[in-house]
Amino acid sequence: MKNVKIHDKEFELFITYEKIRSIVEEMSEKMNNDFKDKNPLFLCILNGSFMFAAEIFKRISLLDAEISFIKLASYSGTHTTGSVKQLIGLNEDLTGRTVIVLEDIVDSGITIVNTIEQIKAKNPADIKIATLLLKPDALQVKVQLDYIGLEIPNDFIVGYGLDYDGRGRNLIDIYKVTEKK
Ligand SMILES: O=P(O)(O)OC[C@H]1O[C@H](OP(=O)(O)OP(=O)(O)O)[C@H](O)[C@@H]1O
Ligand SMILES: Nc1nc2[nH]cnc2c(=O)[nH]1
Repeated sequence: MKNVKIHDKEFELFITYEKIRSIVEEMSEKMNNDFKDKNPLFLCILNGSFMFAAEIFKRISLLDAEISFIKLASYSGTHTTGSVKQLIGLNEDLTGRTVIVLEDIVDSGITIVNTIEQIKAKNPADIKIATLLLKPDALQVKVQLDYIGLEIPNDFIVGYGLDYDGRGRNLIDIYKVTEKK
């Protein structure tokens, strides 16, 4: 599928699933090496990162790895609201744990910074951040990212878990909005 229409907007093919898969394979292999002899807790930020998190986690060969989920929302339509709502909280005991946060996208950076604050308050041994995508030109805050799949321009995208007002998360590839209104 080269173009899709979601609600009022047209989107064009931007990142193919083949490309995403090769990023995921490389990142998960690196994590398997970096966290050897550890029992890391992977933390998936719902909703957007469910596909990315599943694909990373199924390639993690560490027998003591665990996964958990938190649900945050900061985006409305095609723009950030500037504030982060927590919709499902973090119940795990993180004391002394290595936590690896799995995000689909870091855009303004507001969601990830808020997430890091919440995790830090629970006294983990270490926090690592992995994001499939980063929009460097959109960042509004300073944040250290440990694993970055791909840097992309500041265009609104959908697919592979990412939505436009609830739609488009089931697209296998990633699409970007076309200039045309
Ligand atoms: O860097 P930021 O500007 O904070 O944007 C990144 C966040 O935006 C999206 O989530 P969204 O708020 O749309 O919620 P969703 O995951 O449920 O779609 C995405 O999944 C990231 O979590
Ligand atoms: N769907 C979607 N959600 C986002 N959250 C932050 N940036 C984006 C984006 O480009 N697309």
